[in-house]
Formats: sequence, structure tokens, C-alpha cells
Amino acid sequence: MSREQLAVERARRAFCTGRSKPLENRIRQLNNLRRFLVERQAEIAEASKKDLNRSEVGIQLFETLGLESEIQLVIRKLKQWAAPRPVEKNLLTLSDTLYIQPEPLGVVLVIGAWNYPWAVTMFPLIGAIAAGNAAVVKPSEVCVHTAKVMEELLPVYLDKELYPVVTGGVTETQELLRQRFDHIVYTGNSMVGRIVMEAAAKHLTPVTLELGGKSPCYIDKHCDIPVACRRVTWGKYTNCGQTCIAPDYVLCEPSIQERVIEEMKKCIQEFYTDDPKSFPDYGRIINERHFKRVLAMTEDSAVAVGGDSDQTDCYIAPTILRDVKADSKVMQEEIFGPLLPIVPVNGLGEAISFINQREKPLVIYVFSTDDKLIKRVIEETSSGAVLANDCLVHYSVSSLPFGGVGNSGMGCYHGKFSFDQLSHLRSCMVKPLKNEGLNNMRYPPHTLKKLGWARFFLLKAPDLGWMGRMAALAVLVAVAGFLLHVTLWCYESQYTCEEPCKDPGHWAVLFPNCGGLRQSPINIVTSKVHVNTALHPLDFKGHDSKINITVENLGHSVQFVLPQSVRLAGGALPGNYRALQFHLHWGAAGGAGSEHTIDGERFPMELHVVHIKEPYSSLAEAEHDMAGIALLSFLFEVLFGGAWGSITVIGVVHNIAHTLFSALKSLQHFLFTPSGSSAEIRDFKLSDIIPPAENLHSYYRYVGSMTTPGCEQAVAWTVFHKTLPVSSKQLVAISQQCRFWNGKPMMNIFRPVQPLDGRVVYWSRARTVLPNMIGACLCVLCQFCVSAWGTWGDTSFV
Ligand SMILES: NC(=O)c1ccc[n+]([C@@H]2O[C@H](COP(=O)([O-])OP(=O)(O)OC[C@H]3O[C@@H](n4cnc5c(N)ncnc54)[C@H](O)[C@@H]3O)[C@@H](O)[C@H]2O)c1
Ligand SMILES: CC(C)=CCC/C(C)=C/CC/C(C)=C/C=O
Repeated sequence: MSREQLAVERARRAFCTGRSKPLENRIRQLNNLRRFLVERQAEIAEASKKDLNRSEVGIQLFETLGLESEIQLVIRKLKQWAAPRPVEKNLLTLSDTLYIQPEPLGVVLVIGAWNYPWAVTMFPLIGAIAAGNAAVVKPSEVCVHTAKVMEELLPVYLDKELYPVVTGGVTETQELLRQRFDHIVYTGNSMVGRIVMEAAAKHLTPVTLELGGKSPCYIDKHCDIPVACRRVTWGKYTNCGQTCIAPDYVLCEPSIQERVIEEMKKCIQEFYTDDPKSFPDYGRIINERHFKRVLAMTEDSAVAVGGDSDQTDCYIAPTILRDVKADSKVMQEEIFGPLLPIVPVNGLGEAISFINQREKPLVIYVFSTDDKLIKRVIEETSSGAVLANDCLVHYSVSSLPFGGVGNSGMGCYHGKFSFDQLSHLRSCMVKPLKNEGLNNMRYPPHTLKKLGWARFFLLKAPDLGWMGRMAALAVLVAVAGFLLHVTLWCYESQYTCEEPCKDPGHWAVLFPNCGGLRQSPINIVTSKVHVNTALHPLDFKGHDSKINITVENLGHSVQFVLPQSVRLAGGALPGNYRALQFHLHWGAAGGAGSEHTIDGERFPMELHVVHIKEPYSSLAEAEHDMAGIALLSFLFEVLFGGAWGSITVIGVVHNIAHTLFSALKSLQHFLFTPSGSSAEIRDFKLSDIIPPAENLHSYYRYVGSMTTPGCEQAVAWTVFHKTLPVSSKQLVAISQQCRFWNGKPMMNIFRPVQPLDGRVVYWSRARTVLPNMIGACLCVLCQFCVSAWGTWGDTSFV
């Protein structure tokens, strides 16, 4: 097995252990890489001096500083970039969960070029680590000393199996290219770019090619010519012109050519003195082959400035060529050396056609004070990037993608672009198993009528705008009803002859669970509850923290979506739970509207806080676990009338009415927006509506179901003895403020109580302690064995 094959195999094995994936590991490796750049600055500088005659300041300015700042950015943003990305929904996906989950690709190969040996290898490596990949780094053999520092010192800082450095030239690179990678990032000339792409094609491996080309620079006669020339001179002669994004040639009107030459000549003297050869910040051509290649390009053009050279030292002076023709040697390929041809053109139009007649460059530079002219260049040409009134510096902006187009390359990197480039952006769609009616238009028999509706929703609906979508949603519901011959569920109060739907008595027709033996809500007969001293107080987490919550009108109820930080444990629940949402059930015009009743008494309103067991990530997952959902129920009592606002109860100010009801008030304006009608409440605290835990020791516990379709029987119910206060005015207002999907006032949104079917309701606290607790517990167990439809592994929560 070759050295290259071994390195790739090891990297893949290391990737398969999964250790490159946890965010904390990615951040640890990135921090190590930053430490390497700082602690080994001396070794890096020494190697750069030997390879490229670059000064210590030069290597930091042009390479390592940018890398440190990139690592800093990635560490700061990684959590955000790696998180699921919610996407827009349309009418047909309103009730689905849609998001993009970035995931690592696998093993990435990074092949670097010699001219900026650190930047071109480490930028992609940072992206690969951030995205959770393994990566094999192959530095250019042309920078022998730099490659050695990388090979010897990088493994001291990084996980050497996940991120090996493989050195070598053409043979070694080709051996690497025979291996299978999940992505290849190559930087170098386009001839080798083709070889890389061909090798990658054998494994269907995607590639990012960072190539070069001739980047033009148009100088408008109406610009500040001295400043433009200073910036172009810097961009051209940095690293002796061996920069992928160096301005390759200048296009300008003949009338300013001499002025441009004069200004640039001054800048060359200012930057590199009269004797650039002995000036430490002026570089050399990398080797004799390139020296000869560059020098030969001057043969058929007139030298305006510079032109001296010394083969023994690979020195070519900063050189300007005047009146260069399109067919001259220097215009046939990327110069990659310190020659600056000036090609006279008659105005911008000619400059644009000159550019457009050639391959798409890595960057187009334009110098002008005229914004319209700059805009025209952007609109009428194509290139990897456009930079107006400066050179090179777009490379240092992490929020801009860096990469070529056409002949100058494909793909891009920097900041989040590297992360995305080296991640698979996975589409995730989780549909509920409910709302089957909406799907009918795609099921056989395929009638023209169904096709008509499908055309309407797929082609017309997106153009309807906000109001149109509101109307369309109502139509959608009606259509679904029509298609399924009345298959939508609703509360009794919603049913009309014009809009027939399945009311609670008929839910089971559509949702078989709703006819099950463990349904909710129930009537709790207090004289029959069993005391269970194992029902300890619940432990609320995150209830005191300020959070932002979203309020959504779902068309038949209103829910308040909670963040993951709100949690629940204790209370003999079989695990830890995290909150998903809370919602309310109410009656009509201030009348009774709770779902649960106590000794036959229905309360005016009921609050449900829905939690799912960890580690489930959605209700759909939790529904398959018989204790997957923990629902807390708070019943309301009317204490005394009051206006919108706070109610004082025994000296405690309860903001429930104020906070929730004002959110509902605002929500009426958000009904039926495409995102499902939502509003936000900022700085909300659950403790504002839920009493402190010490007041909640007394509660009823039973096993039941969700109280809306599909009525999933996976709920551990906790119905608190303590009630919450509400005013009669608020009760009246709430049913008028909120609207059903058909625009009618949302009232009587509660399901009638369901048979107990042999279940037992437990109470956490009794006036007298039962003599035989063990007996009580056994009873609980028996009860589950009888009532459970499957096997229920854990009954400890009752
Ligand atoms: N777009 C960018 O970010 C960027 C950056 C730097 C350089 N460049 C471009 O790179 C070019 C200069 O670099 P270069 O190509 O001289 O660098 P180079 O000679 O260092 O080659 C690049 C890499 O390709 C490998 N290689 C060379 N020949 C090969 C072959 N036959 N088969 C397989 N692998 C091979 C080398 O080992 C090296 O790692 C210029 O065109 C420049 O514009 C582009
Ligand atoms: C020092 C500042 C502000 C910018 C540096 C720009 C620069 C020289 C980038 C070169 C990067 C690069 C990989 C070029 C390719 O050959």
C-alpha cells in the first residue's frame, strides 16, 4: 500500500469513528490550528524566506493574519452555520417541518499551489474542519521548506489521522488522485485543473478548482489617476506579480496612457526604491523555467518602465509595457510575473468587448468615480469577482465568496462559503401523518378536477400575494373537504352545512386513535382518585429565563412555541422532557371551555404545556413512545372582572392575561399568512404564567392522549390542583380576538370528555395516606397491562 493510500485510508477510518463531527471537537482542532500559526510563526517565516524570499512581515500580512482571522470567524459562527436551516413553506407544506441540515461530506483532498502556500492550503482546511470532514493536505512541492514545516509540525497540533499532510510532486499527487475522496479542492494552473477534474470524475467526486487567468483592469479617464495607479502598482508587483488575482493588464484610453505610466513609475520608486533588486520587499520569480517564460513575453512589446533582469537571481524588474496589442505574446496567457501591459482602448464599450472576447477572468478591476460606469462593468461582463477602485483586497473579505467562473475555476471558499462548499446541504421534510385530505389531489384516480386543483396550488397560489394566500388557504381547506367528501377535523362549533367537517364525535373515522381506550380529556372524579406518594413535585427548568416565543394561529387553535431551553423533570416522569409549545382551550363568550372537568365541573379555560421526552426531536417521534409526551394542564377560574392587564391575586401580580392576551390580540392580524400566521413575544418568562413549583405539589396524573387529532396515546397527563386566574372580560375577548381558519370567532375549542375505560387517576397528595402503597403501585401496573395496546416498558411515571 502506498504512503498516499495509507494516509487516505487512515483519514477515512478516523472520519468513520465520528470524531470529526461534534462541534466542540471541530472548534478544538481550529483552536489548535490557530495556536500552530501563532507559536510556529518563526518556523513558518524562515521557510517562506527560503522558498519565496518573503519577509516575516510579508508572510504575516499576506497569509497568516488572514488565516487567524478566518479561524476566529469560524469559531464564532460555527454553531449557527451547522444548525438546521428552516426554509420557506407554501400552502401545501404549511403543516410540514422543512429545513436544511448541513452534514459533513467525508474525506476532503486539498491540493495547494506554491505562490501563497499557506493561504491556499489552510483556508480550505479550515473549511473542511469546520464542516466536520477529515482532510488530506498536499502542499506544493515547489515550496520545499514550507511543505516540510507543514508535514512535520501540523501533526503536532492537529489530529494527525483526520488531517494528514502528504508531501510530494506530480507522482505523489497523481497517486493521491487515484484514491476516492468526497471532495477535492485544487489550487493551481488550469492545465493541472483539468487533470484533477478528470481523476475526480472516476469517483464522481465533486471539485472546487481555484485557477488563474488574465484579470483585466480598466482605468477610466475620469478617476483619480494617481490613487488608481498606486493601488494597481501594489496589486501588480506584490509577490513579484505571482498572485492569482494580480491585475494582469491595464485597459485605458490612449489619452491617459502616458499619465498612467508616469504615475506608476513614481509608485514603483516609492515602494521599491530606484533599485528594486536590492530592496527586501521586492520578490523573485519562483524558478528559472518561469523566469524564461515571463521574460519571453516582453519580446514583441515596447518597455516603458523597468525591463531589467538577472537570470542567476530570477530577478525581473517591475516592468510596464506600453501600446500593447491584443495579439502580442504577453496577451496570450496569464503573465504571473512583474510585467504590466497597457492596452489602449477607445472607451468603456471597447474595453468591455475586449474582456468579453476572452475567457472569464478570476477578477475584473475597474477604477472610476462614476458609479454608472462601475455598474455597467458589473452588468455587462462576467468574472469570479469585480473589485472597483482597489486591487486584491476582496480576498480578505470573509463574507464574499472567493472563486472563479468558467476558465478561472469553479466553486468558492472563505467563511461560510467554505463551510457550505464542504458540507452536504441535506433537505429534510417531515410530514405529519395527519391531514390526509390535502393529499387526495395526487392520489388515483387522477381526475381532471384534481389536476385543476393541483395546477391552481402549484402554479397560481405562489403569485397570489399575502391576501391571496389567505383566501387560498381557506379554499385549500374547502377543496380538501370536497375532495375527500368531508374529511377535515373540526370542533363542534365549527361545523356548518356549507363547510362540513368531522366534529369530535366523528374524529375516529379519519383518525382511528381518537377511538382508542386511553383518550383525553377526562372527567376527574376526586372521590375515586388514588393517592400515589411517588408523585413528587415537578422540577421546572428555564421557567425563570427570559425567552422569545412565537405565537401561531393554526386555524383551530393558537399555540405559543417554546425554545428548547425550557425543560421538565421529576414528578415520577420517566426521563427528562423539553417543552415544545403551550396552548389554550376555551369556551364561548366567557362560558365554560376547559377540556378536563373535575367532578363534572367544566372550568372557563385550560392551559396545556406540551413537552416531549429527550432525546426525541419532534412530536412525531415522541408519539411512538407511550410516555413520549408530558402534558401539563392548568385550569382557570374567574376571580373577578378586570380590563386587559394584570390581575392581583393575594398580592401577587399575575401577568398571564396581559402577556398572553395582548399577544393574541396582535395575532388576529396575522391570520393565514403563508408561514402559518405568527407573531413574536419577546422577553417572555414562563414563570409569569405558571405559579412557582412549591405551589404545584398537588396534581392529578393519568395516562391519556393528545386532545386533538390524531389523538396519539402517548401522553403522561399532569392536571394541577391549583387554578390560574382569569377575568370574565378577558374570557369574552379571547374568543372574539382569535379566528378559526374560516374567519369565524374561535370559540368552544375543547374536546368533550372521554371514557376512562378502566384507567385510574392518581393524586400526588392525599388528606389521609393510604394504608398499602405497594398495593396501589401494583394496581397501577395492572392497569397498564390491561389498558396498554402494546407492551409498555416503563410505567414508573404513575
Ligand atoms: N484561484 C486561486 O485561488 C489561485 C491561488 C494561487 C494560484 N492560482 C493559480 O495557480 C497557478 C500557479 O500555480 P501552479 O500551477 O504553478 O502551482 P504548482 O506548480 O504548485 O501546482 C499546483 C499543485 O498541483 C500539483 N501538480 C502539478 N502538476 C501536476 C500534475 N501533472 N498532476 C497532478 N498534480 C500536479 C502540484 O503538486 C501542486 O500541489 C496560476 O495560474 C495561478 O493563477 C490560483
Ligand atoms: C494584505 C491585504 C489587505 C490583502 C491580501 C491580498 C492578497 C495578496 C491575497 C492573495 C491571496 C491569494 C491566495 C492569491 C492567489 O494567488
